[in-house]
Amino acid sequence: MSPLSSEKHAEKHAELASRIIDGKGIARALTDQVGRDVAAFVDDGNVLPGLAVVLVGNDPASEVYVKNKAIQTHRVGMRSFMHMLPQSTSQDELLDLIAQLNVNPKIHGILVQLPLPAQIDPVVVTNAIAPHKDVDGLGEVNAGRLSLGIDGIVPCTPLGCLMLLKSVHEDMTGKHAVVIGASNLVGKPMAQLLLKENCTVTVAHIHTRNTKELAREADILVVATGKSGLVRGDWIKPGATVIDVGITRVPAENGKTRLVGDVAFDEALPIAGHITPVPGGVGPMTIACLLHNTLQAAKATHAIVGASS
Ligand SMILES: NC(=O)C1=CN([C@@H]2O[C@H](COP(=O)(O)OP(=O)(O)OC[C@H]3O[C@@H](n4cnc5c(N)ncnc54)[C@H](OP(=O)(O)O)[C@@H]3O)[C@@H](O)[C@H]2O)C=CC1
Ligand SMILES: Nc1nc(=O)c2c([nH]1)NC[C@@H]1CN(c3ccc(C(=O)N[C@@H](CCC(=O)O)C(=O)O)cc3)C=[N+]21
Repeated sequence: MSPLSSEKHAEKHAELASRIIDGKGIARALTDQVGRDVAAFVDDGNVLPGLAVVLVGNDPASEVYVKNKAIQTHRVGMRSFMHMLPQSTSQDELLDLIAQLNVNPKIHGILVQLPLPAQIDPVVVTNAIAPHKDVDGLGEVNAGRLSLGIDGIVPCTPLGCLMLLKSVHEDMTGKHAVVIGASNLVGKPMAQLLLKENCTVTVAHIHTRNTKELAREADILVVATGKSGLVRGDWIKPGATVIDVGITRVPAENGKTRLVGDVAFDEALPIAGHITPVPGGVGPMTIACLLHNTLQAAKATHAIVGASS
């Protein structure tokens, strides 16, 4: 290769790298801010914010989440209460635990990891969490508030995706946003947030017939299906912003495993204007937003206690 072409090569490489949205860095900045806010809250004489996480059985993506969440919770100086229940847990047993957590004054946030085993209805369980402790924002009160545009607790992953989008778009008004995946955890609340940003929103799901064609129309493409590599390079409109929520653990060459997203990253990078990587994109933002929501929940509880005493 001539010196000139290697220079061009380096330039092209730098240009491609600049398209990658640094979720890890943005999450670190938010986490540091939450850490300072926790310290100030405690300095004011308040209790340490506490977060309870409930994991039933073992789901690989949930295990990644639990591990990283425990590290970050500690970093911001919050208390973390972990409840690991066997795969065979009944719905009533889980509801009993939630009832205890709802009245425990040391706990300000409750998160039940999804997916749950088949014998447990996730809607019944998420609705059993007291709305002011529902830091995942999945119960009918917070989900309803989001759809009505009323302040409430916003689900962590879509909130994190929105922050990443705001890091590259000052204004999303009039943009066509396509969300692939329609779960209560990610796709639906994501669509609500994009609507609130004045986007024209299309939601594609398993029954959608022309998902690829819809994706190609997207200025903003958010993918949350759990199908690794679903979105190929030719699904992306040149210059689009791509947010990859999917987390799948796959075997790696060295006999270990690695995490991949729902987007074929190497194909998408040269076409997208901006794109989140996996790992280092949405995942760290989810955790930062969870800590943010837990602190907000602790502050709200304190305000209620303060007002009535
Ligand atoms: N990075 C992070 O912080 C987070 C990552 N995740 C990851 O994101 C992914 C999605 O999570 P979650 O929303 O909970 O998953 P769900 O399985 O609950 O939902 C997936 C959605 O995608 C739809 N879908 C599945 N396959 C296709 C397809 N081929 N084309 C179009 N739509 C499809 C499903 O439709 P239907 O239900 O009709 O089958 C469903 O609406 C997972 O990999 C999960 O691990 C989740 C939360 C946070
Ligand atoms: N009620 C509920 N709420 C959730 O938000 C929820 C859930 N259930 N169930 C499981 C999924 C998955 N999820 C992840 C969050 C962070 C990382 C994360 O930290 N990812 C790092 C991984 C780094 C690494 O360990 O290599 C990254 O992407 O960079 C992963 C996955 C939240 N989820």
